[in-house]
Amino acid sequence: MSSDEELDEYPDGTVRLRNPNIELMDQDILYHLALGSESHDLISMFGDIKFVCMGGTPKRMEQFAYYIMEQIGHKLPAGTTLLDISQYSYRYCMYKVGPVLSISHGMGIPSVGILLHEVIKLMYHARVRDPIFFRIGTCGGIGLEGGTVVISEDAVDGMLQPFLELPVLGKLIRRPAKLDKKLCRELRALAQPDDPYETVTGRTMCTYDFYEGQGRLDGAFCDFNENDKMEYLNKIHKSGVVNIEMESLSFAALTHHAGVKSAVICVTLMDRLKGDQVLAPKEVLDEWQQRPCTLVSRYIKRYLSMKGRLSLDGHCGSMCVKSPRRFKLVQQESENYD
Ligand SMILES: O=P(O)(O)O[C@@H]1C[C@H](O)[C@@H](CO)O1
Ligand SMILES: O=c1cc[nH]c(=O)[nH]1
Repeated sequence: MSSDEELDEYPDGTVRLRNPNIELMDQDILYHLALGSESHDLISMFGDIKFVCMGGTPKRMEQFAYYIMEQIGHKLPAGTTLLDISQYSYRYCMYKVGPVLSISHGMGIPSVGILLHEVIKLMYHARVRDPIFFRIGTCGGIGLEGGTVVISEDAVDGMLQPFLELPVLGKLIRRPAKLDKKLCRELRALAQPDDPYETVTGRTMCTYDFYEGQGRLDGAFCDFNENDKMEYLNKIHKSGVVNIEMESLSFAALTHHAGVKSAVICVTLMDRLKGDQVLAPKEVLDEWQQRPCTLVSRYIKRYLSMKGRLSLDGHCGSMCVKSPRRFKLVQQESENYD
């Protein structure tokens, strides 16, 4: 068995860490989440998590938290609102809605990578079983019009390499950027014929830059021309790339390395074969960004209803009823940060 195929979780489904140092430490401070294994009761706070949803901006992920709350019928105790659990990290936002975590990851591989280290450790400390991670993002389409939903089959870097390369102790390590194929198919099957937009699957290119790295002519610097750009975009399109964004490589590589199932669902903001600038009006962009959220919500609702945790009227039963324990936790969470 290669190290890549080793058992990545304990038999009960809890996340296994590929780092023997963590369990020898007195405490583990998840610095960028403003949480710690000793300062917080991570099992009570997060032990019931099943879905971890991430996206670039704090606003999108706050809106997703309220949206999924309504979709699964999660009720907050009277007089309380959703709390940004990581607000005092001043880095990422994090909301918990029953079995769903909604977290912003910022822009680019370094930002999402740091977050994934800490969220994967959070899953471990909280003894979460078989979590599923989603990235809900935006991207540029290749041969796809704006507003198209793309579910990534796999991720490649700007050189079309299917792995994340990271210098560690002066050596380049490579981690395969693999996404869960079955999850990708299941998500595709949840697209509905009457959705007023297309939902497709394909290869996603992940770059280290929005401008030169994605072959844009409109950055502060540009050392190539329109022909060079089109030649490159046509070449990557031929190799199966249907969209370009900036986090999928790390998201796929780190979740795969942790043995966590994951999927990347992005909406295209424009067809890069037709232009570089984001020209759609703000209201249109807002509506487009809702589309990957709708697909992920359908998946979560289907999962919860199959597990008998969502009644037909959409209400989430066992995890979300007014529980005195949960109420205490909401209070505790607020108190921790007062
Ligand atoms: O999830 P988001 O919308 O942040 O994803 C893409 C990739 C970069 O982070 C950003 C560039 O505009 O959008
Ligand atoms: O073109 C785009 C649009 C959104 N995000 C990207 O990384 N690229």
